[in-house]
Amino acid sequence: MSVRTVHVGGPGEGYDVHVGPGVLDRLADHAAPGRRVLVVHQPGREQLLGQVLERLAAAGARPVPVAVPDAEAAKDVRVLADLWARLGQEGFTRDDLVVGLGGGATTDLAGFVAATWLRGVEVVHLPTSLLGVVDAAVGGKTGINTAEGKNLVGAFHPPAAVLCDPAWLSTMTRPDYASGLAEVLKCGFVADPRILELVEAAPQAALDPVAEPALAVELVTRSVQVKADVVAADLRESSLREVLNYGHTFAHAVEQVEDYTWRHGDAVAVGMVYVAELAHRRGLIDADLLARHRRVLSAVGLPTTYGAGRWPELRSAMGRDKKARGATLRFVVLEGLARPARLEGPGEDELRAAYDAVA
Ligand SMILES: NC(=O)c1ccc[n+]([C@@H]2O[C@H](COP(=O)([O-])OP(=O)(O)OC[C@H]3O[C@@H](n4cnc5c(N)ncnc54)[C@H](O)[C@@H]3O)[C@@H](O)[C@H]2O)c1
Ligand SMILES: O=C(O)C(=O)C[C@@H](O)[C@H](O)[C@H](O)COP(=O)(O)O
Ligand SMILES: [Zn+2]
Repeated sequence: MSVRTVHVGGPGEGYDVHVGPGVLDRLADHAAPGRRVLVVHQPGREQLLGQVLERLAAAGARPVPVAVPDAEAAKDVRVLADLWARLGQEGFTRDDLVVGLGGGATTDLAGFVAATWLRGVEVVHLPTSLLGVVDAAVGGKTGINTAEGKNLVGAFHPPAAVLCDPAWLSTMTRPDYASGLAEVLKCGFVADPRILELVEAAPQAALDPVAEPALAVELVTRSVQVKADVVAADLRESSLREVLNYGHTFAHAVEQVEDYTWRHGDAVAVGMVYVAELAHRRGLIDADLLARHRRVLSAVGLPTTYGAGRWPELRSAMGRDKKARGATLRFVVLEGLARPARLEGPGEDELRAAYDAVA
């Protein structure tokens, strides 16, 4: 298997996402002698952490490894404050580096600490989850949660590079891998229908990166390409970038209401069915495209329903979505396959009817 590289354009020269065996060797490009490197790592990734520290030390850099809590517990202001304290104690200056090693929660946190330390130091991401490599580590959105909602504090801070060896994904649990497939399928619905065809043709293969490495890399690079094309044109989400938020208005509300016990991709799966219902009820998409959402998501074991009885809490959380303007909710919907559009200010009855259809 060869290394596949997707270039992400943007401010300055942009950066590369390298996916393939042996890509960790490229970390040396960012490890000048004497450079301090804060390695923000997720618990459970110790074997890779050892290799990272070895590579950095061999290049003469000065690694400072810091473990953070697993999953969403990492995206907390107290964890962030501990990292800031450590950077201060270790004397990190503007030419030093942060490395994010783990799933999307860890790279979101690592990216944000890099964005805020001395108003911005370089960050390199080493995503170890499918969701991380296809989405979270790419594109420069970084941030943490607050008690009031998901990702409410953050910054746009693109990485200097993203490196992922597909072998790192081999230890993922099936449900975590499926959660990443939700973002892969999102890219299929909003921009690249070939992704949907590949998963529909072989859903079990799409869930198994060990048995089907070529399919895994094809799905990863197609998804990264979708994201790269969008963020190169609109890093700061002035308009186009919102398409990457397909399904997320409802998804983030579910995550918050469920106190982050739901996987992000699981929530996105239900969220995509929710907006497909909204779009269908408005006559924007036909029954076939609506059914295709449920079919392909279910085929890889993702949820397409969410328990009844939580509407008031969900509705209130959706009001804090970043796409909202004042009291007006704005949804990314489809008006056909790979034809994203906006649905602004739907009525309360429409919002509720779509909820009833997924409940
Ligand atoms: N910044 C962005 O553009 C962006 C995009 C999408 C999602 N996100 C964020 O990313 C997060 C979701 O990412 P995620 O699903 O990677 O979450 P995560 O980091 O919580 O990882 C999910 C689980 O997978 C485990 N894991 C990670 N790598 C593993 C490996 N190699 N082997 C075994 N287990 C492994 C983790 O320990 C964790 O328990 C959310 O916080 C979401 O908001 C950000
Ligand atoms: O990169 C983007 O833009 C996205 O919206 C990708 C999403 O998959 C991701 O979950 C993102 O973190 C959501 O951003 P938010 O601005 O709604 O918090
Ligand atoms: Zn997402």
